[in-house]
Amino acid sequence: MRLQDMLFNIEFEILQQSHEEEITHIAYDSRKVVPGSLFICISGMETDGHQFANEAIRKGAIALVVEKAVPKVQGVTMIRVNDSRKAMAVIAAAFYGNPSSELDMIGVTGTNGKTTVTYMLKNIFEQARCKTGVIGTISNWIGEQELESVRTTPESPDFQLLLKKMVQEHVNKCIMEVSSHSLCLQRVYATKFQIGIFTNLTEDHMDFHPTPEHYYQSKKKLFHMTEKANLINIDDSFGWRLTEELTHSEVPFFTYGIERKADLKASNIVMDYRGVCFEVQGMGMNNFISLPIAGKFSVYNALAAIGTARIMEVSPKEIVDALENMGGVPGRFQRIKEIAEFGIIIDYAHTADALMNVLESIKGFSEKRVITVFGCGGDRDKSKRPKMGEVSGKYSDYTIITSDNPRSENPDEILQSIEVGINKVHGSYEKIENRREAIKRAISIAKKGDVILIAGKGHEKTQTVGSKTVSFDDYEVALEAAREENVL
Ligand SMILES: CC(=O)N[C@H]1[C@@H](OP(=O)(O)OP(=O)(O)OC[C@H]2O[C@@H](n3ccc(=O)[nH]c3=O)[C@H](O)[C@@H]2O)O[C@H](CO)[C@@H](O)[C@@H]1O[C@H](C)C(=O)N[C@@H](C)C(=O)N[C@H](CCC(=O)O)C(=O)O
Ligand SMILES: Nc1ncnc2c1ncn2[C@@H]1O[C@H](COP(=O)(O)OP(=O)(O)OP(=O)(O)O)[C@@H](O)[C@H]1O
Ligand SMILES: N[C@H](CCC[C@H](N)C(=O)O)C(=O)O
Ligand SMILES: [Mg+2]
Repeated sequence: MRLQDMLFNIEFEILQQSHEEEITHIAYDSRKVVPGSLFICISGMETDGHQFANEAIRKGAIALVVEKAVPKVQGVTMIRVNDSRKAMAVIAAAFYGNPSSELDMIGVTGTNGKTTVTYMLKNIFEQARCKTGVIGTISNWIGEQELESVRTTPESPDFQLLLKKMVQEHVNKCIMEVSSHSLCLQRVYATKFQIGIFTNLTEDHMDFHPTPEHYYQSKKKLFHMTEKANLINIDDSFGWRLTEELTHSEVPFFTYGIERKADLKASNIVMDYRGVCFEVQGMGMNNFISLPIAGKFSVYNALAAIGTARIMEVSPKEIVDALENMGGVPGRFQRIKEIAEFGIIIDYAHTADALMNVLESIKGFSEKRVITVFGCGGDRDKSKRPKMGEVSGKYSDYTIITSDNPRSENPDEILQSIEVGINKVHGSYEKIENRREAIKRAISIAKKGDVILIAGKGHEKTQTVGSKTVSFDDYEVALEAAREENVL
């Protein structure tokens, strides 16, 4: 395919043209260039992709997309565009045959709940005998085939290639998490969505977004990319605002909630540590559901999944059957069932709001103390550290502050900023930087009837300290510690 023919609706200027026109691969990273590649130069936040153009050419790139002319390169086509990332998304969609137009694309955005909603929808659509694809934080799925996920929402060439594979494998519904980074960095530009889901918006990623408003505006983009309908959590204040701003949109929206008037509403909620039961009404539903995933927030996630399935005309019976029989989502309110003496829950809460929701739910059923073990990731939003400390100090009886993925940061400094929050509310705590030791300590002090929450890493199988990534799985580490303490 000729490069010029892939640049639909993109203004461009041909700076130089070579006779070699058959692009066989798209690369945005010089380290991944193979002969026949188009290399797209991205001006990033860490480095400038234009610097790697020569390396890419040495490796066999035959064309460049640039935002500024790269001097002294010969024998390759060079095309200038205003925004390389946008052009890359358009090129990738064209190169892989616009796969999104052959799939029912469902995009889920929001601070918390995206992964859970996609897993619920996977179960529902499979119950309705649709071949399903999933793109998100834990793994990508093409039907039964599980593929490794590097990012919640992949960069556009990786994303479009994945969609093409789904089309080839006769997938019919693609359910994907659409992160705010991806909307901001044009990873899903040039993609057609049927349905957009808004779960909620609380504070996160303030290292990337200059303001909460910028975070909201990034998420909002998804709701202008949909063709069939949008589905919005009306109990969330940003969700409420979104409904007001979409009033005149050509694409209809539906609302869900527990507190406010909504198209799809849950009531009579009863919870324990095994799950949550509720009644659901609206959008053709009038059912009682017993969901084997605990927490009030799970009701919101279920409503998002139910509303989407109804828009896609799945029957209420299939929806109820799928939700009632689903296994949990890895690392999301996951109980270690092997331990009977006290409760241990592994959860991916890595924002103050998520931690508060999980702890509130645990408080609702725990008989005795709640002991929380958590830390915060390095090279990520620093402002959430004291806030998470405050929440843990307030809602737990005892906290063990530890490391999450410190990455390039000094672990002790991360722990100290969490401590500031706990001290603000006079919470009881200790600090144990080593996560394995922290989990062991929690298990050694737990008594009958207590609940230990191990938060922040959920399904993750590794821990990154400095530049080293080692195997680490909260679930396995907790089991090992329980064995040592003779409580297994
Ligand atoms: C903040 C963010 O998303 N940054 C992403 C972004 O980085 P960037 O724009 O700063 O790029 P850069 O590192 O400066 O590099 C510029 C260009 O030079 C290229 N390069 C660089 C080095 C080299 O030797 N050769 C080369 O060609 C790079 O491939 C890139 O094209 O583009 C890079 C290339 O795709 C990504 O690797 C990088 O993801 C970083 C590593 C990341 O951690 N992202 C996370 C925060 C993220 O995206 N998270 C979201 C949401 C998570 C959630 O809450 O669920 C996600 O969707 O996963
Ligand atoms: N609807 C919800 N409202 C508030 N908190 C939630 C909700 N659903 C899940 N959580 C909390 O957020 C954590 C992450 O959930 P999930 O992985 O489904 O969200 P996500 O949006 O995919 O997160 P990420 O942005 O990290 O991919 C859960 O472990 C739980 O603590
Ligand atoms: N998707 C989130 C996950 C955070 C999980 C936490 N364990 C961490 O490593 O910070 C992020 O990249 O910000
Ligand atoms: Mg996720």
